[in-house]
Amino acid sequence: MTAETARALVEAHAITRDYPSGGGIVHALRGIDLIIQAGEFVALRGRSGSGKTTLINILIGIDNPTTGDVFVLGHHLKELNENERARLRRESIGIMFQNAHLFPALTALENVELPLRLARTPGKERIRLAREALEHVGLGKRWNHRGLELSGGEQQRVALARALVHKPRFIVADEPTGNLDSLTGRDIAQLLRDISHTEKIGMLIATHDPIIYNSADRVLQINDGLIAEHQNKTTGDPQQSRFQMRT
Ligand SMILES: Nc1ncnc2c1ncn2[C@@H]1O[C@H](COP(=O)(O)OP(=O)(O)OP(=O)(O)O)[C@@H](O)[C@H]1O
Repeated sequence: MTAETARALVEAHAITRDYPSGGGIVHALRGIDLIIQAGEFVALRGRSGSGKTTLINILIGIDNPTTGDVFVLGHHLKELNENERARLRRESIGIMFQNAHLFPALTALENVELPLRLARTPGKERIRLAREALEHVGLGKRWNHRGLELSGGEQQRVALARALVHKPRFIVADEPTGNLDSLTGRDIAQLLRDISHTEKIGMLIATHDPIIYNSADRVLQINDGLIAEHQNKTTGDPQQSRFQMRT
């Protein structure tokens, strides 16, 4: 796959998403524009039902916008077929959820290796990369523990190692600290932010957790399918979105 043009890591232009529902239509996204650069740690904040998951699914190409365009690493998602999108995710995107979704009977190492198995990476290389990813999240010594033997925070670290193992350029996470106590959540937030900055990975974290949005470079506030406020944490200034809003 060759990228179409040099663009930001992720760009979304005028994204809308309508769902047919009960004989009517739910306007889940109503005109979203956003840009995420390499190495930016961005929080997506909004109440339940505001459109966070819908937006994330569209940015990683597992759902399509009703209207609008998404570019990831220069690829215009509209122009990729399902296989090409799956390949883009396999090669360049990491995904984390609220629950770690580990296979409990597999070791941490085996869980982290899974995406590499799907990508048919040879065995020795898989183990090397999985060990390296576990080291990266501070679990180098626990590689042989099974999913069930790990604490909630450790399981989320394994999930992060799994999201990192193929060296993605963009990571999305949906409430990654949602099931953790506040101290463990703080550790995971710090780790995500550090890795985003040191590895130059763009991260978009949908969250209700103040620990995440207080440590983010930028906070996008989404209300009823629109980005209502765009706070740049480097200046600390809340501002109305400079992006155009559509109704
Ligand atoms: N498959 C679907 N069919 C119909 N409506 C849907 C569907 N998926 C989402 N919606 C609606 O779209 C809106 C946005 O939902 P979304 O799941 O994106 O919100 P969210 O901000 O992620 O919420 P939460 O924080 O609870 O996960 C909601 O009104 C929801 O009911």
